[in-house]
Amino acid sequence: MQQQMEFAIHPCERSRQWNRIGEVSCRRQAKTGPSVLFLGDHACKYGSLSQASRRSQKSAWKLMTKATVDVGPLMSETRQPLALPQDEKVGVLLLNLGGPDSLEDVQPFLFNLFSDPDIIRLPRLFRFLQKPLAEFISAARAPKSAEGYASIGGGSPLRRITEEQARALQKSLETKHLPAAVYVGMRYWHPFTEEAIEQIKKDRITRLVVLPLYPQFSISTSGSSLRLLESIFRSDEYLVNMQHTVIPSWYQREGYVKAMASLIEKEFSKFPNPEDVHIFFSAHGVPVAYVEEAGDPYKAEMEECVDLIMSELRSRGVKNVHSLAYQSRVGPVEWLKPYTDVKIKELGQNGIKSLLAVPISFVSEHIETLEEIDMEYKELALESGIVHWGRVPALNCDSTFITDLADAVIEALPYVGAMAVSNLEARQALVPLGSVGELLATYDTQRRELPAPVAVWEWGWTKSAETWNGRVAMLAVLVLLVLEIASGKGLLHQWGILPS
Ligand SMILES: C=CC1=C(C)c2cc3[nH]c(cc4nc(cc5[nH]c(cc1n2)c(C)c5CCC(=O)O)C(CCC(=O)O)=C4C)c(C)c3C=C
Ligand SMILES: [Fe+2]
Repeated sequence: MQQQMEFAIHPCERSRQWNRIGEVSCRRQAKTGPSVLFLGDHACKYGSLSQASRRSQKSAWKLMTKATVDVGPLMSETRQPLALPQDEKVGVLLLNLGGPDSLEDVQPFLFNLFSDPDIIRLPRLFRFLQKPLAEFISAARAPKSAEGYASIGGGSPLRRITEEQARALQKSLETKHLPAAVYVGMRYWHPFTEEAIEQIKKDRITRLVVLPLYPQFSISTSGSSLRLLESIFRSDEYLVNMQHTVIPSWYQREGYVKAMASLIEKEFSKFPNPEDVHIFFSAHGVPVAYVEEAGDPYKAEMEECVDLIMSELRSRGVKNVHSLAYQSRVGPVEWLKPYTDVKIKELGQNGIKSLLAVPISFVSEHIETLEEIDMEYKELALESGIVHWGRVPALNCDSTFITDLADAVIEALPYVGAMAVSNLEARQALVPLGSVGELLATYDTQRRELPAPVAVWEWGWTKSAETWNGRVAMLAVLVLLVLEIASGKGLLHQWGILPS
């Protein structure tokens, strides 16, 4: 039976890693019928899987609204409803990092951050030291961090902005005829992910779209939040049965790319010679080991993201030169290069006079845009010979961006639980397939020990002297810490950091 129907290409077709997940889904679904791509409420049949993936590359970014597909036998086989049943309640969970609301919150916020094994991953033998080490590092870092937060008004604006984004997204979904409740779950500060999940349970949400507010996936950010979610889901009967899907990264979405390009274009007009402006993308860094040893896709996604934004700008006639560097490194290990500070000096030395900084890894203003870029890097740039400095604002509640997030949710929704419904294996899994569990399996499969940013000792060969130095330094710290805990005496006790 040939019939015209409307359907949306699932995000699995929109990028490399979505493709990977999409392919897994296709293969599994293929057990129930030949070469079938499930689009949730709709099903369509392709000639072959490879044809499907070729199509997906060609149709990246394009929302297909009309297509002729053979749906007769498939619809009868799957019996998937075309509209959400009355008793379904849709929720969207926005995941973010969180930040201290006041200066008193800085140390406990840092403690939560450094207690995270996805930020400091200790060798198995030393795992019992995670909390004392977090206590030690957070106490040591708090004064410097607090200075930064003091200079931007005494706390992080992250909670306020993320909650505004949640409200804007909910409104946008409403205008698109999807009544949904949008929740905010922070990883290291209020409102914690656990609090959001409690509310989701109270509200009896039945279908959840999980949307990390990081455009690019990193083990240290989205990965960490998903791991936490996985453990919460596992331990709760309601959540085990609630169907969900995750949008792991969305830097390749047309709306996001266009919104970023427009923000950049708008800033050009503030320079005396817009055509001479060097576009300087500055992304939050991660330790090299995350990428090289654990397979974090962050660097590849970041580079692709910058390419997409630059292609969009080129299509608008912008010919400016650009570069990408990584900021905000913590501790002595090697992080992704070039480092932002080093690159700024280099650009100054090379005679660049106009520089437009573009924060690229985060969609809200936060300490690293407001303090690190606006204050530290600006000062460094001016000292390095750059005369005209500009900075692109974060997207915050930019309407193109929020509308695009709403579209991402709508496109992902039909996929919620689709695998779990039709696949025995999926039904038996604690976390439905194509979701948190599958994502965590895609990246960081073995959860290997990582040389942490605040380096910890790990036996074995590594390429980087920085890593070695860091490890030796941290071995010394660990030994001191163990001695201090064992004896009950030492500097940390004297300073009141560890209770006597
Ligand atoms: C994509 C964004 C981010 C990545 C990747 C990331 C990795 C990462 N961060 C730290 C350590 C710290 N991060 C801190 C603050 C912070 N980090 C991000 C984003 C990413 N982090 C944001 C948005 C913020 C700011 C929140 C706010 O309050 O506004 C901090 C605390 C601030 C400070 O002391 O500098 C630390 C520490 C590591 C170690 C890491 C990768 C392993
Ligand atoms: Fe960070």
